[in-house]
Amino acid sequence: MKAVHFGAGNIGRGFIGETLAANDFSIDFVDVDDTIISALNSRHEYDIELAAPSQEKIHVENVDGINNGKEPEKVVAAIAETNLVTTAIGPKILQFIAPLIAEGLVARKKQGNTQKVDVIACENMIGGSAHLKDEVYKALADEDQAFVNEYVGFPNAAVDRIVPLQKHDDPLMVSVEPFKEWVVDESQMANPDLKLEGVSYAPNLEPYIERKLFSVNTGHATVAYTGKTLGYDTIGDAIKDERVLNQLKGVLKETGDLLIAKWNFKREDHEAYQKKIINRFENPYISDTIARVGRTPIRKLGFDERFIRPIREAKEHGLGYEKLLETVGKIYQFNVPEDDESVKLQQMLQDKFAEVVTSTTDLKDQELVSEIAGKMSEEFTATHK
Ligand SMILES: NC(=O)C1=CN([C@@H]2O[C@H](COP(=O)(O)OP(=O)(O)OC[C@H]3O[C@@H](n4cnc5c(N)ncnc54)[C@H](O)[C@@H]3O)[C@@H](O)[C@H]2O)C=CC1
Ligand SMILES: O=P(O)(O)OC[C@H]1O[C@](O)(CO)[C@@H](O)[C@@H]1O
Repeated sequence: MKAVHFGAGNIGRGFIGETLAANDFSIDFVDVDDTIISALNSRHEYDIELAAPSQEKIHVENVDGINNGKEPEKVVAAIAETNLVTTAIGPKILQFIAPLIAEGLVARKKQGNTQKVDVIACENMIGGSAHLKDEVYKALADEDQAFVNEYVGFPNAAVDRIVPLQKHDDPLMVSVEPFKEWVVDESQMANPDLKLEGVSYAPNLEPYIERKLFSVNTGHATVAYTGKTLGYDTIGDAIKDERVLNQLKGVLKETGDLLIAKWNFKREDHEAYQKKIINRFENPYISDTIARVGRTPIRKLGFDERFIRPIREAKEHGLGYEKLLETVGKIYQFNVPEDDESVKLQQMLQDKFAEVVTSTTDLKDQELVSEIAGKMSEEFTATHK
């Protein structure tokens, strides 16, 4: 069996690669990172290490790399013959790889390959594969859409495993937490006969993806944004602070009440699920930065994302969402110079402050306006600590 996987990063190598290899797939990893692609092509194997006392190693072999920026034709050829396509590349990148996936699917048509194939986006987002499908269809001519309709599935999926940023001499080595969960929406599969061991298949993914996103991801982000306002740099240090832990528990209580009301999860089971998540965040064998977990704050503030959606839905259900609101307030203070979205968000706020200064003072001197706006922003941040 063959798989083409887009994104040879942390979760790509650290979870999707492990699962595919354990199911005897050979894997073509597609990425733009030359160091990773070269290492994959020279060694064709890599190791995963469990972030646990055992430090158990998992060996992954039969892997190759393709740089889609330099060798797009190789990606097309690989998709033409593959049994499965997966991605773990980032929600915002899906639109950029979609045209290449479309070309690969058209190549299947040209070769007369009518073996059904699924394309699974393993991203932290609701409806990831459906979004990728929309982007792929934008790049398909009408006559090719008919082929893709018949032979290609885009089942949504939820993937759960914490894989922090990696710091090893070996560029392929990846340290991961022991916990892992990958759920695929079976009802959306083109080839339901191809089931992977280690993956669960659900008739309706919605309860699973919402439970995961609004517990693991809302919770983790809460630790990051609360910790950041208190001056911490790592998740491990932040969660030791009672104020952060209490904020996390408060947020999980609100999302938990919503999930229980919406999906009928048993309260006792859900509380056990939440406890496990808190333990995962506290794992002393993982060193995870607040910058990574809080990355791309504008995306995380999105309408269907981990804060705004549970807030909207809690309101609709007449449930509490105060702790979620408090955390959203903290997102707007997330100031990480190496994160483009954080910089943009801070700039947007600065512009708004300047607008208020101009309209209240009638000042025309822009230098003075931005000096006052700068002070306002400092005060704003200070009062939210
Ligand atoms: N790290 C984690 O714990 C988890 C991550 N995810 C999701 O998986 C996705 C990837 O996350 P990570 O693995 O953490 O990120 P990462 O940054 O480690 O990996 C992303 C990879 O995509 C590559 N890439 C970026 N743009 C590309 C392009 N245009 N073409 C080809 N390759 C490109 C990068 O070079 C990188 O190797 C995200 O959507 C994330 O939400 C989901 C569950 C767990
Ligand atoms: O990948 P995103 O959407 O930026 O979110 C980061 C979150 O995803 C994870 O990497 C895995 O769910 C968490 O560790 C972290 O909370």
